[in-house]
Amino acid sequence: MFLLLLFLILSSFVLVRLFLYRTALIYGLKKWAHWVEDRIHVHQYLKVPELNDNSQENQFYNKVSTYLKSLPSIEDSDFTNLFSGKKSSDIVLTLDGNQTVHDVFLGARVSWKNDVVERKTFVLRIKKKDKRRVLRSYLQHIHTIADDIEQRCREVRLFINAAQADCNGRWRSVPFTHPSTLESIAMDSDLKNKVKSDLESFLKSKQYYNRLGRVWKRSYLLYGPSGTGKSSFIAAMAKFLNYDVYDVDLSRVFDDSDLKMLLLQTTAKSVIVVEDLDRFISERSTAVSLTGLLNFMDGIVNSCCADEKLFVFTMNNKEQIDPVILRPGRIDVHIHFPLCNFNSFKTLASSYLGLKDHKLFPQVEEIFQSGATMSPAEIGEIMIVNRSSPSRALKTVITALQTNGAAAAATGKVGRRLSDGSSARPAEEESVGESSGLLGKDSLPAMKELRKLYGRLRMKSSKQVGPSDQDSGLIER
Ligand SMILES: Nc1ncnc2c1ncn2[C@@H]1O[C@H](COP(=O)(O)OP(=O)(O)OP(=O)(O)O)[C@@H](O)[C@H]1O
Ligand SMILES: [Mg+2]
Repeated sequence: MFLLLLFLILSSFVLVRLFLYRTALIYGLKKWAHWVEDRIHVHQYLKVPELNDNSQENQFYNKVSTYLKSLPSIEDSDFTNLFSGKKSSDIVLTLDGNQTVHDVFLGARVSWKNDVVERKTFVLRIKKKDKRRVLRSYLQHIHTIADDIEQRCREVRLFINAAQADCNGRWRSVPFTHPSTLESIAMDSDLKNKVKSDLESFLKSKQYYNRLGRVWKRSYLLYGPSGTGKSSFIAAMAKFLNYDVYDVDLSRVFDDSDLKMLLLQTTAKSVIVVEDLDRFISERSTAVSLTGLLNFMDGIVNSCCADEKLFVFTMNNKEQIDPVILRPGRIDVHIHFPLCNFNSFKTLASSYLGLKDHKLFPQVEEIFQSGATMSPAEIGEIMIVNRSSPSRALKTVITALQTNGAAAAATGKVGRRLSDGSSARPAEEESVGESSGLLGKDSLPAMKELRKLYGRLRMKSSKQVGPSDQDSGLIER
């Protein structure tokens, strides 16, 4: 028995040795084959120095550096440097001095050497026979990949138009750190997916827009009552695209030409935001004329400034808006942000309270079915305040919904559901949520009272009802 055990240990030891030897052998053979291949072919060398003849930074050197860091084959290089990345958990591999990394493009095997002997230079070695065939598209490929990586890693900034210009122009900027993501917004999942794929296809449409002779831009209108997530959604879109945000405050725009100048000073890959456009129009609280606004949305200036832009306008109500503002081209996609229905309530309960289900859910559903509703902001606030007790949070939501329904009935405004699929509601109906006192001044004492009451409430769960309708509020024009 002992001998058998000894034999097994020894034979596994020999096998491991043999395996290691074999892999080293294979590695050696591969290296030798490459060496032979290199001797057979004529190569050409292209240098990418870090600095140009005037000692200025060579942008292409940085692009090559970014590109090489992304190659999986960098791990096979004999010596690589390990650096921590932007996030503390990230580790970035870079090529050590005089080390080589291999790459394959359209079947052509090339290599890059990090030459540090005289001055920092990347040296590309390519077979002469491949050069004519792939070099141009390979360099283009490096550009595209490096731009893509830089775009994903860059810090997104929020720009706000200042009242006065300084050496940086009219825009002031801060890092954009809004925590909202598309996942954290409670909205119909079909609608969310539609918006996501619309944004993704916009990103890939450069050639398409060029071919059509159109400016590469897309305009969204987000409309719906206050506190339904429009501003949060803009932040989520900007994060999804990794675009800067230019938040145009129309009250700080002096005239139409000032608005044009602001637009000209924006950069590509950005979201240009105009919030509460309906308010500015109805209150006439901006110096910008209708013509100035139309030109801003779809004028000649748009074609002069950097493209790849998203325009996002928000409104509480679009019914009173001049149709010329909303025509296709000025607004491409209309997204409705309704007050809560039972589905969005469940999303909020899941993210704010960690609740997937609860015995009070049927009762909440029934109240929503009866027509009562509130904004996600209001429901979210109740959930945050009561997050230590999910039952208490749900009871408070139920009471708030019931009070809201009663208030609507008392004022003759029957509770309604913005969550119905019918987006063609009359304008007056659109404003019921606001005037029902839900977020108005009158509602605040009532809400405070409700929050005090939360512990004492005991609501009986009632009969189960069918799933509520969903809003498919995306209209593409
Ligand atoms: N659909 C939603 N999903 C998740 N959270 C939401 C949603 N709607 C609103 N909230 C929360 O409510 C708060 C207010 O939302 P937000 O400012 O985005 O609303 P809004 O529609 O822009 O309102 P207003 O029209 O008054 O500007 C935010 O903190 C946000 O997290
Ligand atoms: Mg807002």
